[in-house]
Amino acid sequence: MSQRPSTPLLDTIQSPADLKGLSLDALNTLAGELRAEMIDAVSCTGGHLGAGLGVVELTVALHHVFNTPDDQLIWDVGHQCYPHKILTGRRDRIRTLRQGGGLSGFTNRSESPYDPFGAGHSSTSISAGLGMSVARDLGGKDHNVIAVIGDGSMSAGMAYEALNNAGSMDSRLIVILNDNDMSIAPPVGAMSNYLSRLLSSKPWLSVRNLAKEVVNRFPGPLERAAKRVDEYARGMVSGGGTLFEELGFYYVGPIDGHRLEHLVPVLENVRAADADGPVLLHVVTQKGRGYAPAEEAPDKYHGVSRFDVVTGALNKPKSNAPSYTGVFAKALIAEAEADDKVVAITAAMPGGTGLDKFGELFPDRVFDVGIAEQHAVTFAAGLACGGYKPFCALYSSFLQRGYDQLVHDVVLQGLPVRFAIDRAGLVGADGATHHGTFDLAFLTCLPNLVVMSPADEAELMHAVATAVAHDDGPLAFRYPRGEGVGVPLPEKGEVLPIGKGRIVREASQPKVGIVSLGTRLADSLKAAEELAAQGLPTTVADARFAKPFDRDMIRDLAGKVDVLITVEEGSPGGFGAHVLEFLSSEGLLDGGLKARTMTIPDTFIEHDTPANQIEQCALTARHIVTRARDALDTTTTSKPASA
Ligand SMILES: Cc1ncc(C[n+]2csc(CCOP(=O)(O)OP(=O)(O)O)c2C)c(N)n1
Ligand SMILES: CC(=O)[C@@H](O)[C@H](O)COP(=O)(O)O
Ligand SMILES: [Mg+2]
Repeated sequence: MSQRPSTPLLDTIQSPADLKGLSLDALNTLAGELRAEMIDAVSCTGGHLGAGLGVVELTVALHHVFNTPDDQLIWDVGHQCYPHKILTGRRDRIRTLRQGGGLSGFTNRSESPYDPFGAGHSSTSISAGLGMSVARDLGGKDHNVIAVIGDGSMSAGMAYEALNNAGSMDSRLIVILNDNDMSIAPPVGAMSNYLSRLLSSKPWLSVRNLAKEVVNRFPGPLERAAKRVDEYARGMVSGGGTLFEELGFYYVGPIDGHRLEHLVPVLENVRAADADGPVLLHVVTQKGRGYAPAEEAPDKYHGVSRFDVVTGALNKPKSNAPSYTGVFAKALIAEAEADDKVVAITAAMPGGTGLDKFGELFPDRVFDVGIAEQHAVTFAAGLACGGYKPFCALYSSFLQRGYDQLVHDVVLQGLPVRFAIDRAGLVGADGATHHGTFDLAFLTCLPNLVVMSPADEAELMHAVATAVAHDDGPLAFRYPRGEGVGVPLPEKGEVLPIGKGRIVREASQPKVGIVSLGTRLADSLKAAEELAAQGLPTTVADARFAKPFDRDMIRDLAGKVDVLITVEEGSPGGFGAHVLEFLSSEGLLDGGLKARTMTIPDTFIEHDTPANQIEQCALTARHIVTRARDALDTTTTSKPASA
């Protein structure tokens, strides 16, 4: 156990109001203590480390200068909000971060009035902030709205849509661009290159010229009009300014985001300025600031397990089985070695999707498009049009953002894009914003899309091979976060027949049939053993495909059992719903068969360990046994002897 850091000044802070009267020296001391407290807390809980460390001074300055929560402060993504949580009355629970029943790892409206907008997915802050500032104007109020967005998050379409809208409006919105020249991985794209050029071409604002600069930026209404006329006369209005100025923002910066003597006066000026349009303050920070291991390896320390503060060593739980992500990457590499048409796309998650490994071997065949899931999907569609075999590797919850593109640009046109959907199902500590629980529902309703859900890591290899071979339309396969079950892996994946399931445990004269989709198979098999021990012979099928599913197999099983149960780690409206529809439309329920679907319940599941989440969703082997027994106990009509 590490010794808690000494934090005498932080101990006196109950709310941001306590920061108001503090001198710059005191604010600097406070920032040091806040940083130590955050490092210690995350070392106990795990979570997002580097981003929060980079905004310690900015957080202190914002709460010192602005009047939160009346002034609305929005953190994009929300993964950098731990220092904000500590200063806004949640310090006593900071060591419950991301634990069951504890604080969320992101901003959350239901958690605190200091979190005016919930997040988890990136690039929403400018849109939300603009909505809030327009609502303020419409309501005749005059508080400030501040959106803090990172350079990585600035690559997403939503951010540009919001800049485009905000720049043409007169609503006073303060956007702080927190530029640490990092996304999770090094940032990519022309915007990132532009920001680097901007930083190298513009002198940093010094303390002496800060106030002058800001006053120049925000002249009073008359001076403003005169300045505008003058600028037009001199042809300055188009060309010459930063991209943000061209888009209608007042641009201020760049300033050093770790120097409170810079941040405080410039924020005070921005707050006091008489500007009736959006302002963009460009703040330069360092991800992982103040903790050597995180400064040296900002990608590795973006999100961490529990760790030793002194050495920085991460306490990763040991596992004998490989991760699904790792198996996917290996399988795709093997396929790509044999087929030079295989290419891969990631939206700013090269490490998280395993495509970093693919890129080491095939640098010209991997594309990191930045945080831009919508673009990733349509870009893949274009590659498919050009005869390539694109694997679009996205986290399930981030694919939600590319849904129209998936429907309209890929599936409707029958293009052979392969969706490798990682983090499907429950993801644990990231919680409700990051679960991949809706994909089965939103994918299986689409005509002609093949949807696979491998039951273990060997099946995932087969899914990859099947996807490579499936060239006549779109295909998706989903797999969870974390480690596989430890089954032996084949040398190479097998191409599976589309739409065919498999019986993995066959009982003679079964009473119960379990049709498992995906990685609930291991628990389904355990449940079957238990049911058999209780005198209820049970057959277990692995559906393999959610769409098209194996109708013959299910029809056959339905004809043999008293109770048919589908099990999946997905929301209602997915695989089980389609099976039920099939059973009823084929009249297979008319003879007394009891059908039950086991899904994640129709509610958002909060952060916790994956095991607790599965328990909460009643999807363990024990729950499957109970479900089967309950259904049998209410069976009134027995199956005709001929069935
Ligand atoms: C829509 C979406 N795609 C991907 C992610 C995963 N993600 C979380 S933080 C992050 C990097 C954000 O970089 P930046 O905004 O610069 O913040 P920093 O971590 O550098 O402070 C990414 C890719 C996400 N949260 N939301
Ligand atoms: C904030 C964010 O969206 C990512 O950092 C995410 O938490 C990563 O999740 P994994 O740990 O599953 O890669
Ligand atoms: Mg960044």
